[in-house]
Amino acid sequence: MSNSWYNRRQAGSRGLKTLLEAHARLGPIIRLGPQEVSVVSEEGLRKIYAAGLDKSSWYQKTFFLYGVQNLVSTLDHSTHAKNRRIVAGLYNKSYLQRCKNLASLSDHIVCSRLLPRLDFYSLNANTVNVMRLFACIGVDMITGHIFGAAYSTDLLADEAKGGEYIETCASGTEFKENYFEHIYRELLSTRGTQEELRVSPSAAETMYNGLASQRSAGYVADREIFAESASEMLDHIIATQETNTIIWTYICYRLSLHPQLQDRLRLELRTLEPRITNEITNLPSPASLEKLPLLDAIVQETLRLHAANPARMPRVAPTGGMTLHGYDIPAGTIVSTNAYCLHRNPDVFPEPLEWRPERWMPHRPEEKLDGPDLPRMKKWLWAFGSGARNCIGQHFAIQTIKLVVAAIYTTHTTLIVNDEGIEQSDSYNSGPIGGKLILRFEHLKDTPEC
Ligand code: HEM
Repeated sequence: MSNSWYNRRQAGSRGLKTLLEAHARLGPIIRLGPQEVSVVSEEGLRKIYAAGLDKSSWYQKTFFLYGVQNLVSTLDHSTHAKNRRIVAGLYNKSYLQRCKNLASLSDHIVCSRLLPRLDFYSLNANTVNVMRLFACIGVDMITGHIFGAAYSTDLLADEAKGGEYIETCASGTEFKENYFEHIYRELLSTRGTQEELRVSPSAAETMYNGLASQRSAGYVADREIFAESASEMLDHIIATQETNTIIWTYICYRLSLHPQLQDRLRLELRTLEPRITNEITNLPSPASLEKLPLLDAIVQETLRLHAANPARMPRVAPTGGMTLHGYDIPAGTIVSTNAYCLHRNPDVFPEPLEWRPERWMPHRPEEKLDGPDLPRMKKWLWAFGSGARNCIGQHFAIQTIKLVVAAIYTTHTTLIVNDEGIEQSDSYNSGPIGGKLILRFEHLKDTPEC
């Protein structure tokens, strides 16, 4: 048996659909080739990801920046664990909710850049490719978080500059490496001289200092430490630019198809304190946004049906082999699951191809209905992976996604102008195949009945 049958389908952009059909026909475990199996089950999640099997070498080839590895591509467990510890605290949920730098950065980006920009579009009846708009917001937010507000990009402030950045990114990684190396070096050259950064060092400095302290005393190869920390930071920038953008885009797409849901969401958003208007300069706290059930349901359902990374996340069966669903799997076999199939299991998510945020909202006891099995749904929602190699940026992603969606839908409605090519690509980062979603924004008067 060879894997050419599967590779052919993958090359023809039918890899994920083929996996879904094969699992529906053959069950939770299927053989893709002589040394590769795909598993879609809780047993698979437990024995592959919770057990912390090594990543396959595919990651090393794919996520290689500044000529060195970073968290996502490091195969070796102990190096990964040591490096993850350096930055983990900067992406922890309670840290992000309390982080003053991120709060003032979000206030500035949303209140001073995004909302005025949307008003301008609304006044002039402009149409907007929101994918590009969201990519700019994502990069401005993550660079402000990792380099500090003083060194963040301002792609959203200047449409031409933002457009040029996004266009040039498509030419490959080298452009991004040069672009951010410049900012990072400038930050490091002023290290310790800025009061703001002395009190609360940026993620980029924390990474640099953490890696430097792992080296033996007297070690002077700054180039190596710089490349390792820059590789890590650039990976975070790319992750935010690509994945946050996909989720923001599909949230707006789905809400534009459901104007009544926009109205319901707006009612919920207008309970926030302070209420988001064009005049405010401080946004409601991330903790208060977290408590909004409809907003949360919309985000979860979009992460499910439009997972930004729906493809296989390959791992390697350990020395001595393993058993999966009663089969003996030899050491070295590639084993994987994928969000695409997990998120379309009709036993867990009835009518899985429907985008239905309500499925994430528990019924009220007085409705006397069987509520959804939320703990099981949460187990099967695999948008951020699981185990020791899960997404380090997931709380940053959720917090920033909610903030931007809240700002847009408290103050505006969105209408689809052109959604040609909105189907998701069959690839690791799975955005619209057309690379665009064109919307129109309409400003709403800030009256209680709106
Ligand atoms: C909606 C947004 C996002 C989605 C859907 C997403 C998804 C994922 C997934 C599925 C993985 C696991 C990969 C694997 O096991 O092979 C992952 C890992 C990772 N993500 Fe994200 N991500 C998102 C946002 C972010 C952001 C904002 C950052 C910025 C810090 C980030 C940084 C990372 C890193 C560094 C890893 C590797 C972690 C490790 O191996 O220790 N991601 N992400």
